Amino acid sequence: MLSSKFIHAFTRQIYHTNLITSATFNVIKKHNSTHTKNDLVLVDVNDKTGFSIVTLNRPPVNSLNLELLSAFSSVLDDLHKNNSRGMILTSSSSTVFSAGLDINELYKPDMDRVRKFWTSLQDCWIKLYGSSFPTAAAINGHAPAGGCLFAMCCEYRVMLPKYTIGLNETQLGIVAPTWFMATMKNTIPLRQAELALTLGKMFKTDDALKLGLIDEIAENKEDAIHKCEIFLKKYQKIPQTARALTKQSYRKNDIMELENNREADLQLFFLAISDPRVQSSLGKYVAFLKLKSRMKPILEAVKFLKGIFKSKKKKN
Ligand SMILES: CC/C=C\CC/C=C/CC(=O)SCCNC(=O)CCNC(=O)[C@H](O)C(C)(C)COP(=O)(O)OP(=O)(O)OC[C@H]1O[C@@H](n2cnc3c(N)ncnc32)[C@H](O)[C@@H]1OP(=O)(O)O
Repeated sequence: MLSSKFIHAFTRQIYHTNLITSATFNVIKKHNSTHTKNDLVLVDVNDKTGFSIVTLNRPPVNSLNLELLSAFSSVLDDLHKNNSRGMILTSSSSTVFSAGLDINELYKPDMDRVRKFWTSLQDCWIKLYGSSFPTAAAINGHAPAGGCLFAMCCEYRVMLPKYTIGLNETQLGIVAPTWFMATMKNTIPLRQAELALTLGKMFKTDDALKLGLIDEIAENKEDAIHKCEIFLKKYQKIPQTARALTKQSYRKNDIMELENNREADLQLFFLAISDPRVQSSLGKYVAFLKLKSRMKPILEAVKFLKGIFKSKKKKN
């Protein structure tokens, strides 16, 4: 049975897809420009296609903190209100799509802030996974954990070579929430999802394609966006309401599960971050990331010297 909340959402959806006139959309087209949400999320509406390119813009790695999530949530609201023709999600970084949740929000958290943080993450997932407009991800860099989640929420994924994607939570000693798992189950075969989740496996681009975790590989960001546009254009001939309601029916059980249990989900999250073992794992992970970052110049120098050594050996 559908909850009254969900039936409401569906009715609202029919209202939006049917009754918001093309005039509303033209207003956006006319003022076509790059909008910003505190610069953390950039929105660029393409005049010709009506598609919005939404760029996560929190250097260096687009880790999802409260401010970024709030800005993204508000962008999703705007796209919905403006009856967007389609959204392409990407990143301003040249190597990272999103590093997932900002570990600093989870490690020794301020309880008031972390409540807002988790609620914002829930909001973003509900709005993105259940969006009335079609969505595609141009994954132009690594997409661990929350980065993979947002990419999987989209209906189509195009990724650049030699990066990694996956839900790696178990490797950090934490459990991905059931709605993260549901999103993966909706993307790749069940058995593969179970293995990927329990192993916390990160897939290289080629393997992600074989698995169906992504749909295409692109040469560069521009090509990825172009491929996403080709995907979104396929929907231009499909009546909007039929498309939107089909997508939402397909995903409704997962969405209702969280909608109906948001507070319980929040309490579970509180329980997890209050566990000293989880805090200890997170503390070690923060230290590891910082060390790795500091070691980078040394590792790059070693790589460089190895290259010189190899080419000299070849000449001899
Ligand atoms: C208890 C909780 C219960 C339930 C929640 C469960 C849900 C969790 C979902 C998540 O999303 S958890 C987050 C998981 N994310 C990761 O494991 C990714 C970690 N990061 C990386 O693997 C790499 O940074 C990268 C592959 C994304 C990029 O590599 P690279 O380009 O080489 O950058 P650096 O590693 O040098 O990092 C630069 C800079 O950014 C900091 N940083 C990286 N990731 C995060 C992050 N997720 N949160 C906060 N900060 C992050 C890193 O420490 C460096 O900072 P410096 O100040 O040291 O330079």
